[in-house]
Amino acid sequence: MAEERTGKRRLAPEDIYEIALVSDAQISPDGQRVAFVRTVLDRERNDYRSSIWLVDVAGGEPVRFTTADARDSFPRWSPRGDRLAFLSNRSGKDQVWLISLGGGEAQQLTRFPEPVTHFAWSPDGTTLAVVTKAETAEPPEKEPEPETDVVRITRIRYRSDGTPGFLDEKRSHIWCVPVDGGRPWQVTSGDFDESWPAWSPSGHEIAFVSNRTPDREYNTVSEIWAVRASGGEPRPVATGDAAYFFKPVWSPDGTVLAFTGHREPFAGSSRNHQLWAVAAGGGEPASLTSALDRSVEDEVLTDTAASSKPGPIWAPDGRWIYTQVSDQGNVHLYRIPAGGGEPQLVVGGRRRVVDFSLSADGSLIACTVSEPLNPCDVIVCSADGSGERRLTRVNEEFFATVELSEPEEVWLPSASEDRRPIHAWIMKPIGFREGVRYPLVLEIHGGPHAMYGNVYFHEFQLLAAQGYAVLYTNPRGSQGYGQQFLSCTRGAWGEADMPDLMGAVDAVIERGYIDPSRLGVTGGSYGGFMTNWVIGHTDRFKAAVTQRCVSNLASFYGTSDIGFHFGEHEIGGTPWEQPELYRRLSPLTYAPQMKTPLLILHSEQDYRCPIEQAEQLYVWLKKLGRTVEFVRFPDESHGLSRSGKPKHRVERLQHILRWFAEYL
Ligand SMILES: CSCC[C@H](NC=O)C(=O)N[C@@H](CC(C)C)C(=O)N[C@@H](Cc1ccccc1)C(=O)O
Repeated sequence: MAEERTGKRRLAPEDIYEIALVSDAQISPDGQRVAFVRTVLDRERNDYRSSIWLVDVAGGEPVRFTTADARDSFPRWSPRGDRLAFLSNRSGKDQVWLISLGGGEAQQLTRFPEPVTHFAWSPDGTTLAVVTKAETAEPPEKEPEPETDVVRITRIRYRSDGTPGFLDEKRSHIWCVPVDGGRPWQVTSGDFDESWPAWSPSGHEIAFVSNRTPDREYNTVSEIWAVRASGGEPRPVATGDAAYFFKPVWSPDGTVLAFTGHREPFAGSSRNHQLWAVAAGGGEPASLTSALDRSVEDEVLTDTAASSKPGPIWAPDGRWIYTQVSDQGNVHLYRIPAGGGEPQLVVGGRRRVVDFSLSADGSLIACTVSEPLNPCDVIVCSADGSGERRLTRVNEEFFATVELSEPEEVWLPSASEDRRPIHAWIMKPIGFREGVRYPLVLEIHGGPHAMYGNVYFHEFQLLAAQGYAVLYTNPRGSQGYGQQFLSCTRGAWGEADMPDLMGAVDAVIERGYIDPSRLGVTGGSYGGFMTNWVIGHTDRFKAAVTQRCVSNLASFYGTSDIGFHFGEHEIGGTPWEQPELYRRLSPLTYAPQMKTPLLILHSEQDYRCPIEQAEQLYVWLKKLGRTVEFVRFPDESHGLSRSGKPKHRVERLQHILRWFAEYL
């Protein structure tokens, strides 16, 4: 028994309650301390709690800095480093709160009637630029009673996965809020949604992201604009129908704006995001990373992380721009020469740099990192990556008590004609013994343009703890291997990537410790599409679990929050232009061939892959007399496995284990 050999127990679904998540490591301007967010799952309340913590860069125990029983997030240092602003839901909705480093209670700064979603300090520390949908700065004395609960829909985009679900007519705008008293003022207005405010170094202007094209309801354009901080008409910086730009940041001398993105809005995540620079006055943006052939966004998937919103950061001398780069299952920190030239790796290794920040003089960097056997910790290093030190050991005690399986990173030949090597990870079951043959679960990621990688994945560890070998791969269509690889699945969902998956399965079987008659398969979203696709095209799998899946591309087009543009680009036309293609690429078409016992897991409020996708598959297979079961999660969205109610997350994991225990 593994337990006897190691003195450690096996991981269990409920262990998600034992794992604390740290994120958003923000180093103080003087480089002395790091503020970060610590998130825990609250079993009693079936909810999440998060607080701001501080740790000295010189070392020592981290201390809890905000103490409310709430969700505190997004800590940002004032330019002088004497206080922190952060978001908190203590008053009901997320608002900005301020806390002095000298001591004392946090004070509520904003009281908008709608949540604040993002903010940025002005360079002089007097004002915050705040993003909210609020139309006034103060809540009404009494919330008006809605006249009806009937929803009238006139726009093509009328719902969005997650909170709030159905979209209202309100728009996200930028407000300025004086930090030490005074009335907030609205900076932008109109029928546009603004985000990501970035102050110019002089404090006179705010750059932001918006779609101000006339056809914005139907396109996916994302432009960079700038507006005077006092308000007025915004001016275009990097705009137009070919703009898919995000996360603007000013050079220290205010002459250049850098941002991320690409020039093919409908292609969305199927194109590498590059780092761009444009004259702050506007003009033609130039890519600084076109030769890199990688995305400068974090494209890695996991079920164990708290979200943070890192964007590029300029070094204070203006020579470099720091950015994440997704590369072959890792997310690294690079610095890109602002004037063009070779990107330099700063924080590398088999891991994901989840977020990062720089001290005011640019000499120190703080990052949150995630590794295969450690979900998250805060590290600090010098500007070139040297002298790295770990400042937290958040889950060290817990992981000392459970046995984990170390993923083996391998390249396995595809079963396609080109036999292309596919990047993959194999986890041996806990308690592995030579000479024994084990069941194997193939995990398929979503996107399709995301990637698995060198991060902790609770679901995978749990399967290994239950005695399964686990195989996860980055087949064609995945991020991290260059644009050509990324584009392979366009108009070829399932057809292009299934041979990669099957080649990897065969290569693992050849290692001799897998029982080929006990293969399982699972995946979520596009991974659910692929699970359906695979069992419609082979009977080699003995059990399958399809999660938040797509089964019918034609109905996905009209029901998903992104169906009308994502589906159209990915498939290559509309259902009425390409009915045969939609039929050919829909897993439901192959339902009569599906024989594998299938568990369907789906959230009822999933607006990304609406539950009708699961319902169709369930009824077709039931009518065909197949072994199929349907588990519905009420009040959950597409993000159930990562951000759902903790109890539902545990139940989801239990259902997966139950199904494989019964049929595999
Ligand atoms: C708003 S455009 C991005 C769409 C995104 N694709 C990324 O490549 C996406 O939502 N893909 C879905 C499948 C699609 C609805 C058919 C998907 O597979 N999602 C995955 C991966 C993912 C996770 C978190 C954020 C983005 C993608 C999933 O939910 O696990």
